[in-house]
Amino acid sequence: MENKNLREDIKTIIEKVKQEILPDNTVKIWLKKNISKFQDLKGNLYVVAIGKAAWRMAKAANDVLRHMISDKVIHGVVVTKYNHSEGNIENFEIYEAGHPVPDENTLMATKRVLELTNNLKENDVVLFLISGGGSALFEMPVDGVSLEDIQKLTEALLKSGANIVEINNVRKHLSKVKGGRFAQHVYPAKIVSLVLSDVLGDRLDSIASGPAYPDGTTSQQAIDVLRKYNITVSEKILNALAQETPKELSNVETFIIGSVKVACENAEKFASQLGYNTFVLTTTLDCEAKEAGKFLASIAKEIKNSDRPVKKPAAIILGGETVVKVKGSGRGGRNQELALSFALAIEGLENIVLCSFGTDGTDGPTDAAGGIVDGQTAHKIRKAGLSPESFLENNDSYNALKIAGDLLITGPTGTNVNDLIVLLVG
Ligand SMILES: Nc1ncnc2c1ncn2[C@@H]1O[C@H](COP(=O)(O)OP(=O)(O)O)[C@@H](O)[C@H]1O
Ligand SMILES: O=C(O)[C@@H](CO)OP(=O)(O)O
Ligand SMILES: [Mg+2]
Repeated sequence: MENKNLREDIKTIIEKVKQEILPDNTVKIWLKKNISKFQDLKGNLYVVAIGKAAWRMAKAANDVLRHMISDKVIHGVVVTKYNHSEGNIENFEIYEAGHPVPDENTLMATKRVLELTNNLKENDVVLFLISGGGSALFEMPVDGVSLEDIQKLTEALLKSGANIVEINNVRKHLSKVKGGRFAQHVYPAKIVSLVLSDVLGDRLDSIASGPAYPDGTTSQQAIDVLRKYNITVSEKILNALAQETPKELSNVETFIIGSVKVACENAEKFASQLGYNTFVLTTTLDCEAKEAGKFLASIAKEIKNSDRPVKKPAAIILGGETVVKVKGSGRGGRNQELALSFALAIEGLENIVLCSFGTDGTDGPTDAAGGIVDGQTAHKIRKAGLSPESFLENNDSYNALKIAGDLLITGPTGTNVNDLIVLLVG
């Protein structure tokens, strides 16, 4: 099959998956099934939605709750990333704030959530809608630690090559709302969490840094993360890190309503409908982005030459979250970097196309969601008189793919279930 057809197919698959993984339906289905939790409520109902999918989760929840428990008063707050709100939601205050590094608006919105959920009674319930991005969007540093401290440390951790479990381990120990501390704040009220997972293995204490989940990590482990990645911090941060997070919580109930596995299963379904032999290679890809790109190129060649491990036309599907040790001064993200590295390793080969897609619609600090590349990608960059290798070296995958015309641009998608990679070999 020609590159052109493979490209069309990959775009179709990604577009269809994007629709399927919106949280709207899953939130509605869950609430309708579990409405008894809220119908018999003697106290008040508060809805708090944090993360990149917060707006859509809150909208879906409000649509159901307004009809099914119209006798109850609902107060709600949404805290989402800039440009991720899609308008007003009745009964809700909506805030936008900084991501992946928190800012003043993060603190302002979080303060508002803490005020609204202060002094709750045993009969009150907080419906907590959690999605990835929550760590940056929902934050109140512990006493003695400033916003600037958190910003600097977050920046260092994000560039270090540490994975999200490690990063959030540190964040949790410096926060008044992470690592189960938000659940302590609303106690004795109950907190029912619906979680859209963007962390590999669906670790509930890591997704958005687990504000309402017992923390499975320790202060010592947080300090070890800083050592492992050679990040030095002040004495006051070390002191704050030494305060343990709660390891048990009696007022929480938690339910996962979506994850990258669902994205992979949908990609498999849609690829299969288009006539591809499908193979989900992993839903927990977590190595360096560059390495993943190279490895996938070797798989593409194996299929092209020997029809192994799947016969052509083949669709190989992966889900996960790679990491990037950012050493250069360029712009990019882990999906774009994986795609560029793959493109270099299959340069000149026909009938191979790969798409690496950050399902939230923004890959790294760029306006691209990822890249769609083939054997011509590196060639197009060379034709412009530039070196694709140098772009990769400088972590400048965004500009490399831009020159090749191979960026995937979707805008914020309203969901966030980590990264999806689809490789087609025709
Ligand atoms: N120039 C770059 N090239 C590749 N990756 C980068 C670059 N700059 C930042 N990153 C990566 O982008 C990540 C943050 O991107 P983002 O898409 O917001 O992550 P997430 O969707 O998980 O929140 C950081 O972990 C960092 O490793
Ligand atoms: O908020 C967070 O801690 C992470 C994981 O849930 O999300 P993101 O990588 O999108 O910032
Ligand atoms: Mg992430």
